[in-house]
Amino acid sequence: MIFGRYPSRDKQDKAIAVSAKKFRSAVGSDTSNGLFGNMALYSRVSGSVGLITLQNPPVNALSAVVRQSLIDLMDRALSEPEVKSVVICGQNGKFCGGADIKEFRSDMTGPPLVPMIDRLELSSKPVVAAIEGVALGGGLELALGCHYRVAHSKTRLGLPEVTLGLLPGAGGTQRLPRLVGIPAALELITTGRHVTAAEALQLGLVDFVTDHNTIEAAVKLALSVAGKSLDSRRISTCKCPRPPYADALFEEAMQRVRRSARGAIAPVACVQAVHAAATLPFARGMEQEKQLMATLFTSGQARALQYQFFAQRAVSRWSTPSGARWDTSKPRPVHKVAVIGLGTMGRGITVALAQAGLSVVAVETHEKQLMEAKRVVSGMLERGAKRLGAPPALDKINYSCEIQAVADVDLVIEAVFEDMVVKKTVFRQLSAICKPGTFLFTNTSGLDIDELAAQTRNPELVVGMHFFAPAHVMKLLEVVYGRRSSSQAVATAMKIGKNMDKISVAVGNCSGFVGNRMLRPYLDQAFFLLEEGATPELVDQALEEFGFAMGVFRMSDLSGLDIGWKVRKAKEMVSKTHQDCRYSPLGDLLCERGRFGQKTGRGWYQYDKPGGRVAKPDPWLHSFLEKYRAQRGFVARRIDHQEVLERCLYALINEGFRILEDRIASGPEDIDVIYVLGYSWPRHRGGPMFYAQMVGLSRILEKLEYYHQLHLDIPSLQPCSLLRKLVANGRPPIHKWVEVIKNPHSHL
Ligand SMILES: CCCCCCCC(=O)CC(=O)SCCNC(=O)CCNC(=O)[C@H](O)C(C)(C)COP(=O)(O)OP(=O)(O)OC[C@H]1O[C@@H](n2cnc3c(N)ncnc32)[C@H](O)[C@@H]1OP(=O)(O)O
Ligand SMILES: NC(=O)C1=CN([C@@H]2O[C@H](COP(=O)(O)OP(=O)(O)OC[C@H]3O[C@@H](n4cnc5c(N)ncnc54)[C@H](O)[C@@H]3O)[C@@H](O)[C@H]2O)C=CC1
Repeated sequence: MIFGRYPSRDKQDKAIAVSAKKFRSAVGSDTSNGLFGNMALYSRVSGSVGLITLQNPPVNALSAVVRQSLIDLMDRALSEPEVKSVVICGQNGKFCGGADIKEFRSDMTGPPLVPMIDRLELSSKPVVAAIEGVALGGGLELALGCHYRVAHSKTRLGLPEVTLGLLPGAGGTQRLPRLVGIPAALELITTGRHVTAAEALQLGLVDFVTDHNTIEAAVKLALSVAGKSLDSRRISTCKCPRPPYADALFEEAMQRVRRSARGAIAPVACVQAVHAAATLPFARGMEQEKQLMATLFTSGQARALQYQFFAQRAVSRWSTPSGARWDTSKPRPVHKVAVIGLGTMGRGITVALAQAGLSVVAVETHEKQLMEAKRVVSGMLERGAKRLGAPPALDKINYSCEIQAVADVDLVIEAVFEDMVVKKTVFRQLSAICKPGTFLFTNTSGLDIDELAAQTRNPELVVGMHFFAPAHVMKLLEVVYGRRSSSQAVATAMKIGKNMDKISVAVGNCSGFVGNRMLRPYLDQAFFLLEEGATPELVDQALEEFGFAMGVFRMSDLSGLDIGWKVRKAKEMVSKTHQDCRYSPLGDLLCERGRFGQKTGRGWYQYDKPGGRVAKPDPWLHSFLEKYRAQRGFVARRIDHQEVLERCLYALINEGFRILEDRIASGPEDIDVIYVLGYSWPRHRGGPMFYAQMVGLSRILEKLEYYHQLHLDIPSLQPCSLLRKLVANGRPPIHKWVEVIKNPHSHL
């Protein structure tokens, strides 16, 4: 056992012995009606320790029944004269994942958390939290109400409520600063970051850390503190340590969250709540916490963030229109993987695979590229290992210029140029070289998976595995099943994604899949707006104020205009005459002038040098746009932010409805997870489809109809028939859309 420092405390508290009866009446509980089942277990250990075990799998969330059971069992422990101290732990090695988030969607019933924790703290018998696995949100707040905290060394602790659009509303904003100080509390509460047990010990958040049996350690502690004064152990009675530079600290924290929150309200409320802890007595601070929480709790942002939380978990329960499903498809074990092509993506994929513990054969065409890739991959692995404090997985990778080196791998991920001819050649080679049964996956960002599968002897083994750059960092993976992909191949891709700590979304095969397909109409609208009178600055500002990390033009400069140009040239969009359908050549014209974005120091903006990062408005671009408009008969008009948002976002959403209608995505959650994790859609807006629901489907339909009438040559503005059906069906809530998709005549 490692002994931690005890935080200093004021000895001013008035310990109040709470009888069992008082405890029960204080939280307003009444178990006599037998409404509540038992979701916590009571036992007596070592003669005088009452052990309460939370039992609510999978994470022992504090549901109404758990809260009630906890109150009942505390009552019991307080009423038994033999019991001198209490230990609270969680079943199955998990202390507690916090309040039950599912309950937030309905009217909250059962005893509230705040008085329950307050009274726990006031208990006359010492209460020790035995923390294993996780202590998050309300779970950590419960532990903060205990008098001692013992944690297993592998535990993660944190107050992640801000990520759900909330603040730690069960006293967390008031107790944590009192225990660990304002700077640490501000950081933990505004970011929701989890800390390890070691860091928790250093902060004073836990009293002891053990590598052994946590409950045994907690019981031992409980025995040793029985009968001792609890005066200094009740956090609510401590004074919040206030450093002399506190005002500057809060000012700086507020500026930081406003900058990074991109319009999210919860981080701001978190700073305000911690400020209350620093300036007000506990009871008044709690009042402030309650008020701030009340505003957040009913906000659209909280709904959006909680929807996104569940959506990210729901996508793992994938299904395909052909009936393949996550629960009936078994992945095949994979030990050795090959990556073909070690450019931008192949390098990141190699790193992600090696970090997941897989053996990798990394293949390039020429020695020079291979050595350069090896140097970069090794650097990435070393930096990652340094961050994690683990050895770099350098020995997991074998480099080769020979494609024959992949003969014995279980799975290949192809990441060569986005060129169908090159990719087809590679797939034919792989099909000939690899051992039978080898999965052949491609990282194409939008080419036809079926066309590639057709090059192989076993098309059922071919699946798209679309990573996002940088591949070792980005959480998202689109797993693209083709017409003939087997359910085992899809299940294996999903499993490999999980092993790499990605969130994988299974989607159907079409040009651009889900993410890039929806991006097309969004980008088109941005170009059209420039033609009609907007500037890149105006469009970007509207999108950034909406919450995107970067507007479309700043993003285009960052990723390089030449990438899209190459794709458009390959699709012959650049050379084609576009008669019925509007096409803006603005991006092509910039590329023809060598303006590829940041890499050339010029794009939609200007930069001080090639590779420069600070975008400045470019007078050349403005006069170029003026000449362009004059030559092509566009009359510049005033465009406001609202039009930018409606044109760009509603066109993207409309494509999302088409994707649902085509069954390329199996539900709106899939699209929303892809957009939040892969395209920096502001998380507090839930995702494009959730946002559509928030705006109102009728309004989206009405606006699309309006803009389509004005621009009949832009087919992407024509409202999708699914959107019309949903409106005709009485605008059902988002979780019921799938019923309308599956049964278009449904009246729900
Ligand atoms: C005015 C009203 C006043 C109200 C006062 C409220 C005061 C508060 O302070 C509010 C809170 O506590 S909010 C909750 C804070 N806790 C969290 O954010 C932790 C969320 N969970 C996790 O991070 C991971 O699940 C975790 C790290 C725990 C486990 O990760 P795993 O990767 O092992 O497992 P997952 O796949 O994430 O989860 C397994 C299943 O459990 C569900 N779940 C997780 N946490 C939950 C929670 N807190 N409540 C309800 N369900 C929860 C999760 O959804 C998943 O189930 P499925 O969705 O069916 O797959
Ligand atoms: N760059 C990005 O942001 C993203 C790219 N992708 C896709 O990933 C794939 C690769 O893209 P990047 O890495 O950006 O391209 P890149 O041009 O940076 O790298 C491609 C690499 O493949 C190598 N290569 C070409 N033919 C080969 C062969 N026959 N055998 C072995 N190596 C070969 C090239 O030498 C080059 O190093 C493309 O399909 C692209 O659409 C997908 C998601 C994002």
